[in-house]
Amino acid sequence: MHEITKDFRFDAAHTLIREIAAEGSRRIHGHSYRAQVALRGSVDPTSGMVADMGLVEQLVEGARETLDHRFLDEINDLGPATMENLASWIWRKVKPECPQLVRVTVFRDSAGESCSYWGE
Ligand SMILES: Nc1nc2c(c(=O)[nH]1)N=C([C@H](O)[C@H](O)COP(=O)(O)OP(=O)(O)OP(=O)(O)O)CN2
Ligand SMILES: [Zn+2]
Repeated sequence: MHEITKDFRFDAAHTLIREIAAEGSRRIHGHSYRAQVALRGSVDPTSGMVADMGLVEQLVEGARETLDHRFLDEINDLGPATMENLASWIWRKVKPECPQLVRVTVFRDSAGESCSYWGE
């Protein structure tokens, strides 16, 4: 069993209702995000690959396009735009086309933060 990963980046704005730093979080502000999808599987003896990275890139492009340079509060099926909800949202977009998906991680590198989702 091998695991391969692919990162993609997006910049987006949001608001957040929270107890700590409440006022600043409620105002529209932005973050640079990095997301990583991980696929597990056996290596195909002919291709030498778990899955072609070109295919993985195509699979995540739709999600990236929907998130990049957007106001995340306007994405109906996201909920509060936390890293947690972004990770499960990306999962829901990619998993149907990619059964080998085992994890989605969303990073906010500038803050040293991340959240991983492995499905339910
Ligand atoms: N469990 C989570 N906690 C928090 C999340 C989250 O996604 N999951 N997100 C936030 C906010 O996005 C908030 O805006 C972060 O604010 P703060 O911690 O004050 O950090 P900065 O705005 O300074 O972050 P920079 O990325 O460095 O601008 C809070 N909690
Ligand atoms: Zn924020």
